[in-house]
Amino acid sequence: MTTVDDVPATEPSTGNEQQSKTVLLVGNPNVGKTSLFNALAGLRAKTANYPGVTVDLRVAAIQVRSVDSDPHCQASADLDLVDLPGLYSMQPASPEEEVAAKCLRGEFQGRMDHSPDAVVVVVDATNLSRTLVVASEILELNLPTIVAVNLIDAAQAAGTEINIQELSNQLGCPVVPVSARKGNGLDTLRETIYDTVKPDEVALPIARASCVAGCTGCPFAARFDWADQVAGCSTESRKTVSRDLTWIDKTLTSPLLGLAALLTVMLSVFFMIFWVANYPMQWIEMAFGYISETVAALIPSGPVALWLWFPLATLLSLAVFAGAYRLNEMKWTRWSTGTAVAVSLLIGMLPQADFHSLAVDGVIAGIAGVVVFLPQICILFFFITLLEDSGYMARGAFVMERLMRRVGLPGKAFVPMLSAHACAIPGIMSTRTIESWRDRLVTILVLPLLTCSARLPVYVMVAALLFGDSPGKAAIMFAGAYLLGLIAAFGTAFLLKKTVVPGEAAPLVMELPSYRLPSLRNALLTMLDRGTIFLRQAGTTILLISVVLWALATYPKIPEAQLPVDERQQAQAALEYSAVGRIGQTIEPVFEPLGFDWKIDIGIMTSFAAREVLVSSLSIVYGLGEDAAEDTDLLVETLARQTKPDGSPVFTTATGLSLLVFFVLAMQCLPTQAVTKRETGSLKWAIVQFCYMTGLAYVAALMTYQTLAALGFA
Ligand SMILES: Nc1nc2c(ncn2[C@@H]2O[C@H](COP(=O)(O)OP(=O)(O)OP(=O)(O)O)[C@@H](O)[C@H]2O)c(=O)[nH]1
Ligand SMILES: [Mg+2]
Repeated sequence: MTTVDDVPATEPSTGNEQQSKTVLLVGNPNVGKTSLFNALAGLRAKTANYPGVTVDLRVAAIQVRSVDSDPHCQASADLDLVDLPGLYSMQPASPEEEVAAKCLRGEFQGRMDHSPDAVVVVVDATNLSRTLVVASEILELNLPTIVAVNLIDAAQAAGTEINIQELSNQLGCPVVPVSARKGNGLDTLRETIYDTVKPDEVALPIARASCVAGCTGCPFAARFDWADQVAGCSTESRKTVSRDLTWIDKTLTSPLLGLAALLTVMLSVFFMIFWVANYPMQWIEMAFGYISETVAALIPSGPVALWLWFPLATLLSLAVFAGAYRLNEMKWTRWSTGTAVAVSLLIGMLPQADFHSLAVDGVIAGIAGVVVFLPQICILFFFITLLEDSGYMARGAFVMERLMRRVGLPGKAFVPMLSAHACAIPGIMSTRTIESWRDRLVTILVLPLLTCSARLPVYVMVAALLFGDSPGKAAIMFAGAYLLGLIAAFGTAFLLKKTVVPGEAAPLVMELPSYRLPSLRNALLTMLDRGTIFLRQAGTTILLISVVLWALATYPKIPEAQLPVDERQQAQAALEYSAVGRIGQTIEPVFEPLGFDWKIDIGIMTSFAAREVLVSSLSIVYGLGEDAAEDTDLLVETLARQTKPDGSPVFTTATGLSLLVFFVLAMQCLPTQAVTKRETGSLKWAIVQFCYMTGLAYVAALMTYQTLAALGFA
C-alpha cells in the first residue's frame, strides 16, 4: 500500500496577506485534539487511543457564528483551524512537540510565522490534573485562550462531575465542556471561538500571573501542584472509580501472560478475517464475472469502436499518469503526460482480437485479482481500530517495549510499528516522534519488514493453496507470517545495534490510556479510508502494471508455423515465445533453488513495484483472464494443477512456504523506498534497506525450500 493517511490539508495563510484568523488546537497527546478537529471541520484525520498519532500540523478552513436565534442576524467569521501534535510542555523534548511549541509562539518558519489569533487548549476530563499542566504554560503566553474539556462523556460515565464555572474562574478564561466523539458542546465551542476572534475586534490578551512566579523550587513541580489544586477545586467524584481494571492491566502487561494475550487477540482477528470475509468476496467475484462477460460480449467483431476505445484509453492513460505522478513524489512531469498520451494512441491502433484480450485478460483480470481482497483488508482495519480505540493496543505496546529495548529499538517505535502493519509509509512518517536520530534510523530501516496490508493478498493466496480446507491452519500460517516479519524486524534492529548504528535505545515513558468504549463510527470510517486507499492503488499502479505485463505476455506473437497443434499447448507456447517468457526463462536459474519456476519469477519481478501485483500477475501469466475474474478459486486451482516438465507439481508445500517467506521479507515497494530516502535525507539508506531486505528474503526462502525439500515436502 502506498498512501499516507492524510486528509487534504491546506497551508495556513501567513504574514501580511493573512485573510482568515488562525485558531490552534493544542494540548497533551491523546486528549482528543484530532477528534475535535475532525468534528469541527467535518474531516477524518487519523485518531487512535495512544499518544503521538498526529506528528505534523494540519489545517482546515471552518466558519464560526455568533449566538443569535435569528439566523439572519448571525454574524460569521472564517478561520483556519490548526490541529497540532501533542505537547507536554513549552520546553519541547521531541521534534513534534517542537512543531506545536513553535506554532504557539508564531515562530514556525513558513507555515505559522505569526501569532495565533486564539488558542483552544484541549484537556481530558478523565485526567484533568495531568492535562492541565501544559495549560498553565500556554495561559502564560497571554494569547486569547479557550479551554475545551474533552471526553466529558467518559468522565460522566466514570462518575466524575466537572464544575465548569469554577474551572473557568480558576483559569481566568472561557471553559467549554465537549465530547468530540458524541458531538456534544461543539456549537457552544464554535460560539465561544467566535466571541474570542470577532472579525472587527482586536481580542485583548488577558494578563495572568504565572503559577511559577516567586517559586523557588522546581518550576515543573509548581505547575503540577497548581494543576492538582485547580483540578481538585473543580472536580467532584460521585462514585469511587472501580479499581477492578488494575488486575486486568497487571495481567495484560505482564511479560508472559501479556504476550500470550496479545497473540490470542491477534490470532482471533485473523480467524475472523477468513471467516467473515468469505461472503463479500463471493459477491465481488460474481460482480466481476458479470462485468467481464458483458464487456466481452460488447466488443464488436469489426474494427474497435470509438465509444469503446475512448473510455478504456482514458482509463489507462489516467492510470499511467497517476502511477508516474506518485512515483515522482506527487510531482507532475512531462514524461508522465507524454506516456499517457502515447498509451492511449497505442490502444487505438490495436487489432480487434488484441483489444478484446487487453480489456478482459489485462484490465479486468488484473483489477479483479486484487479487488477481491478488499473485504479482508476492511475487516482487518475494522478490528484493529476497535482494539486501538479501546486502549488495548497501548497495553500491547507495553508488553512489546521490554522486548524492543533489548534489541535496540526505542519504546516510541511501537506506534510507527503499529501503523506499519497497515502500510510502511505512514509508519516511517510517524517515526518523527522519535527524538534520537540513531533510534529513528533503526526504526525506519526495520519498519518495512512488518506485514503491511499489501502482503495480505499474497498470504491469502498461499493459505488457500496450501490450507484451503482448514481455516484454523490458515490462521496459524497467517500469524506465523506476521511473527516472522516481527522477528526479522527485531533481529535486524539487534544486528544494526551491534554493527552500523551502535547505541542504546531511549526508554518509553508512556501513560497507559484509560480503557474507553471503542467508537464504531471511527472503526467504520477507518475501514472506509483504508478500503479507498486500497482501491485507488488497484485502480492506478496495479492497473498499469497489469497492462504492461499483458503487453509483455502477448508480444512478440508466436509465428503460426511454430504453434503446436494441440490447442491446450498453444497458450503455453505463445507465452514462452513472448517477452515475458524470455525474461522469465533467463532469470529462472536465479530463483530455481527457491523452488520457483519461471512463471512465478515473472510474478516476483513485477511485484517489486508493489507486492499485491503478484496475484494479478499470476492470473495474467497463467492466462486465466476472463475465467479468473469469474472465480478466483480458479487461480488457486490452476496453480495447484501446474506441473514441472518432469510431471511433479509446481506448488508444493515447500514452494508455497518459500514464496510466503520471500514476500514477508523482501523490499518490494517503490513508494516506501522514496519515503525512506526522503526521511533519512539520503539515497544511501534506501539502497541499504533494499539490498538488505531482498538479500534476507532470498536466503530465508532458500533455507525454507531446501529444508522442506530435504524433509520430503517438495
Ligand atoms: N469517549 C470519548 N473518546 C474520545 C473523545 N475524543 C476523543 N476520544 C478518543 O480518544 C483517543 C485519542 O483521540 P485523538 O483525537 O487521536 O487524540 P489527539 O489528542 O489528537 O492525540 P495525538 O495526535 O496523539 O496527540 C481516540 O481513541 C478517540 O476516539 C470523546 O469526546 N469521548
Ligand atoms: Mg492528534
